[in-house]
Order: sequence, then structure tokens, then C-alpha cells
Amino acid sequence: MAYSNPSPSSRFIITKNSQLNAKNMKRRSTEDNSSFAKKQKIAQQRKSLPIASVEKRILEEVKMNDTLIIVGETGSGKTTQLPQFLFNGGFCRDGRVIGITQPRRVAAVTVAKRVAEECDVELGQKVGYSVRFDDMTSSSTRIKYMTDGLLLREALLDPFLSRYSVIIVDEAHERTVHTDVLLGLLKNVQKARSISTCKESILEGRKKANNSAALKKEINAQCHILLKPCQGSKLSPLKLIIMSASLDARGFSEYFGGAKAVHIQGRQHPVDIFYTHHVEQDYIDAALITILQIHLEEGSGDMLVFLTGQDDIESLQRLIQERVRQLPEGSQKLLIVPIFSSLPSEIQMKVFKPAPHGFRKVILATNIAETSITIPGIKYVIDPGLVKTRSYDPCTRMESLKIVPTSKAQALQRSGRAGREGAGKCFRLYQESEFAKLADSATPEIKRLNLSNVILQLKALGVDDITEFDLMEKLSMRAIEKSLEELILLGALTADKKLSNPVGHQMARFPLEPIYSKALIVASEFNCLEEMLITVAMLLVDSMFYAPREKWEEARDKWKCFSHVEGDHLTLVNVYRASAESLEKSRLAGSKEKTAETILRKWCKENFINYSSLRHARDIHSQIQGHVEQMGLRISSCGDDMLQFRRCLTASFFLKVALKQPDGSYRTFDSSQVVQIHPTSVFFRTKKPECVVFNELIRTERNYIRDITRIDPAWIPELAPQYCSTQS
Ligand SMILES: Nc1ncnc2c1ncn2[C@@H]1O[C@H](COP(=O)(O)OP(=O)(O)OP(=O)(O)O)[C@@H](O)[C@H]1O
Repeated sequence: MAYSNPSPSSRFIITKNSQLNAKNMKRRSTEDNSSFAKKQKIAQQRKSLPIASVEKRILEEVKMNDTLIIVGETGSGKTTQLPQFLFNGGFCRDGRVIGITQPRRVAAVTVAKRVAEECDVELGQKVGYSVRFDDMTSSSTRIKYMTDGLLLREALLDPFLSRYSVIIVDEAHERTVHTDVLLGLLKNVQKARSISTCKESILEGRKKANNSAALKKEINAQCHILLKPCQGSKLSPLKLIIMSASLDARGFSEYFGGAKAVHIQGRQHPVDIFYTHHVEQDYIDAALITILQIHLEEGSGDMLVFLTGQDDIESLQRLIQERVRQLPEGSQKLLIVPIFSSLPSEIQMKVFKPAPHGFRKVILATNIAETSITIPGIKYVIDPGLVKTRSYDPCTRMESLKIVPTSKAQALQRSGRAGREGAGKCFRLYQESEFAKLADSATPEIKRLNLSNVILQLKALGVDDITEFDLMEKLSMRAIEKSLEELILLGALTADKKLSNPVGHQMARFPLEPIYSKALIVASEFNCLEEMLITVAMLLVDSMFYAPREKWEEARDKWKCFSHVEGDHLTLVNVYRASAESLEKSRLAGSKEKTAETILRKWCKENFINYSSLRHARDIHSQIQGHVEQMGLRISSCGDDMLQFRRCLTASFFLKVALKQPDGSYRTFDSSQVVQIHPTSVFFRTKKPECVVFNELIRTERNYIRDITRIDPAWIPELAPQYCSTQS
């Protein structure tokens, strides 16, 4: 096979050679198999981390500063070591907990496992994790890794986060909506807790000596608002640490009133960065060639390739499989392992397993693998420099999905996934001159996503006016108004913007977008919660139908069996039910030797259904069902009465209605956008209905609506009178 450039090193220009501390370098030992040797290895590895040499200093800084910003290179030991330092430094006395938040669950879970191993304790005891629907903690947990979203939910129950002595917000550069809201919240909690302590000590002091009346007045004035809910309880100040390898320390410091920033110097292993000589027109092709070149010309070590989404991953996987068949006899085999967010977690975890003997592992990942995690064995990172981002236009309620260049911070994080166990290499599939043009960091999510969920969560946390909530970013008033309007229409807020009872409170408890929470509540009234649970679970995952190009016709015939004349929501219910029936049938037929996974996989293959998406939907289904049951909502089915279900869809998704136009296109009722039916809809090829509800309005190369069901326009004023009155 001929490549345009015979070797990676001629294809790429080496531009950076990080400093290597030779003493710190450790070779992977294949002999360290015994548990004693493993413990010793871990101990040595920990000692050689750059952060190990500054343990004392960091502890002092944390003691002296309520808020600290820590910036240190990827792999310097921030995430795994700092919580252990704090534990040893006495921050867990009196049963207090150190909480570490991560933007992604895979990081929270895997880092907790690693730290439990380092501490030589069982996971869930001293060290644990808690992510949505998966809690691995106990009353003895003192170091708790969790997602930022989870800590926000905890704050609903315990507004002062009283169990925590320290909260570390890790990977703060990612600026997810949850991180931004959490930072604002933590700032308030810190104030409240330090005033609590301050008031306690002043009251103490006052008893001993007569304090000045002015001071007394000032303290009471400050305490008045913030302390009402925690009067009487003694809370120690909350220590807050903001951490990342690539954050704008100055911006964070200003936000936290001049908080101190500490920089940890050095990294354990070097990562050489390579850029292409020329512009690469096709990043999938460039990634494929680079994988093969590394495989044929570079030494041992696994590869991690960053791609923009599931579609990219699946197409590159097919291309690699085709090309490896042409590799010379006897060459080492490639094991391709994908990881993206809609894969079930146990399948995601496969990337962490070592490749079997004789294989080199190639992980194809989205940015889910970009920060925090250490994947053992990774020596090479391939980074096309692209990421898929979602943005939302509040005026048109239109979401767009765009592939855009990564920021410098993201590029740095990606290269940092190599060089964690030994020296590494990162191949950026673009020119060095392009790197210089990248933005320092990506636009914070809170500036580009729908704010309804944030506002609902803040209302539930007692923040009545989002404009007065101290966020790092100034939000657009238009976006806030549109989201408030949406929440009022959904019944989550009253006309005077207060959280409604019980609907608003119930909606805030669901870990879902408000529109889906509302749909579940509405469905319990329409006696079709069983169908709505399936629908919501299926809508939350991507690409349910999948077929290779050469089998497209065969797949279409199969899909016709699920297709429902009234639309996509009912079609999705049919897919879910058919898969559940096949599982049930196999069980009844006594095929005990087969696991549910094998049966489901086989069924998916025969029916051209994406197995990982279906598995994910089944997981989500059981998780939301748990919430619904906890809330006491009545789960019943409307049976074959699909008219009832379509009326329920109208009552739930009335904000997303479109009417057919004479030319066959559609116009959204809400914002008069001209849209087309997406090719994946059952209505793409059949007679088009006059009026539909839909779930997704998405701009790619055209404006499309997706997940569509036929409705009667007369139902809208009947089932959503509040909406029609605003439209007239
Ligand atoms: N699961 C693991 N298996 C093997 N080694 C690990 C594992 N997790 C961490 N390590 C080791 O500990 C080092 C420090 O990891 P840690 O996550 O604490 O670094 P970090 O500074 O937080 O990095 P980042 O900024 O990339 O999150 C890694 O470089 C690696 O050598």
C-alpha cells in the first residue's frame, strides 16, 4: 500500500519537545504482576508525579485561602493526588467529605477506581463516586468523585453542601452549563458558610468582650439574607479549588474576587507534538493513513483518535477494518474500540481494558475521552482538530450542530491523553500555522444552549432572578426571557415566574430537559405513561436505525415492519416493544445459555437497529422509570389507543408544531421557520400530514425537523390553550 508520505515523521514536522525529567521516567514493567509489586509500582509512580514535590505547599495554600485556582500540566497528578493530600492533611476530620466534580461520568468513575486502588481500599468505602443513576459511595466515603450535574442536584437537598469541607471543580476550563451554575452556587455557599462561621465566632467573642456596636450591626446585616436557613447550625467555611491544565487563571481569579492561582510546574513524561506539512482535505482519510503509518512504522503502544461523533467513528472503523485485511501477513493485529457518550457505560469501559496479546488497540473517541482520564497503554494520540458543537437560537428555538475547530485548550487536553505512563506522541492533522489561529478556549455552553433547564434548576435552588445570580458569563436578556416564557408555557412557572406547585417542583426533580419532564407528567394524566417513558428514552439516544450502504434496501424492508403510519414516535415505541418481545420469547423458549446481551445483539443485527443506541435507551428507560415511581406518578398504558397517545404528544410538545405549506415544505407554528422533513422520518417518503408535532429542529445544511407525529390542528387550542392565547 502506498502512502503520500512514507512515515509519520516525514508527514509531520516535530515542533515541540517537552522537557523530560529523566529521574521521573518509568518504564512499563511487564513482570509486575503480583499485587505487592503492583502496590510498589503505584507508590513509586505517585512519588514521581510533579505534584508530589509540592504537597506541603499546596496544603498550606488551601489552609490559607478559601478559594484556590490550581493550574498544572496534564498528567501532573492534580485529579488523583490532590484529594489524597487533603485527606491526609486533615480535611476529612469530623466525617467531612472532599468532593471532586468532573464534567463527564466516565472520568468520575475511572478516576475514583484508580484512587481507590492507590489508597488500597475497596471502591465505595473511603473513596467512591456518584454519577447520575449510579452511586458507589457509603457512609464511610471521604473522597467522592462525581459529575458537576450531580453536585448541583445534591444542592437541591442540602443547600449549604454541609457534608463537604472542600469542593474541587476539576476541568473547569470545559465551562459546561453545570460547571458555570455550580461555580455561582459555590460562591454563594462559601459566603453563607463563612458568614455562619464568622457570626458564630463573633457571638462567641461578644460574650467574652464587649464588641463594638458598629461591628455587630454590620455582621447582622450581612447575615440577614444568607443565614436565615442555616441559623443555629455551625458550618465550617467551604474550601473551593478550581483546577485544570488549560484554564484562564486570571478570569477565574477575578470572578472569585482575586483568588490566588498556583501553578504546578513540569510533567511526568514528554509528549512530542507533530503537525502536517499540508492542509488535509479529508480528516477521516488523514486519520486512517496516520493510524496505518503508526502501526507499521512506530514502536509498540496503543492509539487514541479523536473524532467528531458516532457517524465518524463508525465510518472510520469500517475503513480500518477494510484496510487491515491488506496488511502484510504476520503483522500485529489491530483491535478497534469505539467510545462515545451514547454507548452504554459498560461498553465504554472496554477502552480501559488492555488489548489481548498480539493486538494493538486503536480507540476511536469523541471528546468524551478528552479530559481527565488515563487510558492505560495509550502512547499515540491522533487529533484532526475538530469537534461537533451544539448551539441554540432562543428566538427560533432552533438547534444547530456544527463541526468546528477545537480550541487550543482542547488540543492541549487531547495531546495530554498520551504521555501518562511513558513518553508519547500526538499527531495533529493540521498545520502548525492553524494551531496559532485557534481560540484559546471554547465558548462556554451557557452562552450557546437553551437556558430553560438552568433557570428551572436555579428556581428550585431558591434563586428567583437569574439576572441577579452571579455567573461568570453575562447572559443575553433575550435568551433568558425566551426560556422563562417556555417554562411558563410548560407550566413549570406561574405567570409571575414562581416555581409552580406541584408541576414545577416535579419537573425540577427529573434529570431531563423540561420539555421531557413535562411530557412524563402529562402522560400520567393521559394514561399513557408507559408509552411516553419509551418515547422519551428512545428520543434521548442517537441513530436508532443503522445499515451499511450495501444493505440499505434490505434494511428498509425490515424497518417497514416497525413503521407506524402516524409517525416516528409510534415507530420508536414499536422498535422498543419488538426488541423487548424478542427478549421475552427467547427467555420463554428456555435459551438460558444466552445472555440478554447476545439475544439483543442478534435481534438488532437482523433488524438493522443500532445495538448500542437501543441498549442505551433501555438503560435510560429503567432509570427514568425509577424516578417516575419515586414521584408516585401512575404508570399505565393506553394499549392500542394511539389517538390518545397522539393527543398526549400534542399536549406535551405543543411548542414544536409545524404546518404543511403548499410547496410541501413545513412552517413552524412558533417561529415561522421554513423546515423540511428529515430523511430519517417515516414521512420522508409517504404522504405528508397537514400538521405535525416534532422533537428536534436542527440546522445542518438545511433546516430539518425530526421525530415527527401527525396531529389534528384542532387539538392545539384544546390541549394547549395557554400557548394559543400567546400566539393570537
Ligand atoms: N487509571 C490509571 N491507570 C494507570 N495510571 C494512572 C491512572 N490514572 C492516573 N494514572 C497515573 O497518574 C498520573 C496523574 O493522573 P491525574 O489524572 O491525577 O493527572 P491530572 O494532572 O489530573 O491530569 P489531567 O489534567 O489530564 O486531568 C497519570 O499521568 C498516570 O501516570
